[in-house]
Amino acid sequence: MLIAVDIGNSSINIGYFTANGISVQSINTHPLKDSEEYLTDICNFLQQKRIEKNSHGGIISSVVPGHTSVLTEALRRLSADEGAALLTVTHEMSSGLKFRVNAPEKVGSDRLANAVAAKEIYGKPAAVIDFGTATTITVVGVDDDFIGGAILPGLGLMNRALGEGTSRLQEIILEPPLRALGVDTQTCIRSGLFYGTAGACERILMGIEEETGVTLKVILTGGFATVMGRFLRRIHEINSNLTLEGLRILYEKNRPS
Ligand SMILES: Nc1ncnc2c1ncn2[C@@H]1O[C@H](COP(=O)(O)OP(=O)(O)O)[C@@H](O)[C@H]1O
Ligand SMILES: CC(C)(COP(=O)(O)O)[C@@H](O)C(=O)NCCC(=O)O
Ligand SMILES: [K+]
Repeated sequence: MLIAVDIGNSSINIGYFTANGISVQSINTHPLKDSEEYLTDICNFLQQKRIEKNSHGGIISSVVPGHTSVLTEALRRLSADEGAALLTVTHEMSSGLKFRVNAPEKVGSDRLANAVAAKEIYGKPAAVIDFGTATTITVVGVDDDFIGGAILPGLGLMNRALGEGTSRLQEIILEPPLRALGVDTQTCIRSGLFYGTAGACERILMGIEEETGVTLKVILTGGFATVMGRFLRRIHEINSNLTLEGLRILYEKNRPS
């Protein structure tokens, strides 16, 4: 078994890769728990899903530095007797990608995992749109290169910003709008968030394709991938486990032999 942990700003997603496929456990990122509590969460999930706690490796991606050591400790305790490899994603590990960006060390490890999975599973050139806390676009070019992308506020952050930054607007329930034409404050905000995010992504992809002269395969992931797929006027694939799949591939490329 392989345990892959993706620590994002909203959720910690833990993928358990077994002979029977992948099971995914999701835990809120906040509030931070201690390693004992995460270990209990993990053991409870394994028991509930009847997954055997047999020999396993682990790999962790984190874009929340304050959470990294606690989860690393939880995995280490889970595999104490195994001596199994426990890897942390960095830009320096083997990924099969060459970085063509200004500061590879600053790229979020979730975006690196997304790029690796896109290339290996769907082929290049490709763009991943990750609809999470932030909406990120990550592009793999024709030469197996990580060439960059775009970052914008995610749907939840936009919603919160409108509520906090204005006197009269309140956060809405994040349900998709039925029409682009809003007819009251709530439906106007819904339109802005969902159609606006879809349109922004389409426009960014168009710009990148013009600049690079390639046509990108588009893969959607993140908590809002399925709902956003209905708004995006672009042929795409949806893979909600893309980041975890990328971690699995990174583990295979970097496991000690
Ligand atoms: N399975 C799901 N179905 C619908 N919405 C989801 C699901 N999982 C997460 N979300 C929503 O998407 C948001 C972003 O989640 P996620 O992609 O896990 O973000 P991050 O990777 O930044 O932690 C969450 O705050 C939640 O509101
Ligand atoms: C852009 C992000 C905040 C996205 O995080 P998420 O929405 O998945 O929680 C994260 O990938 C990050 O902190 N990246 C560092 C900057 C970069 O990737 O260029
Ligand atoms: K920040």
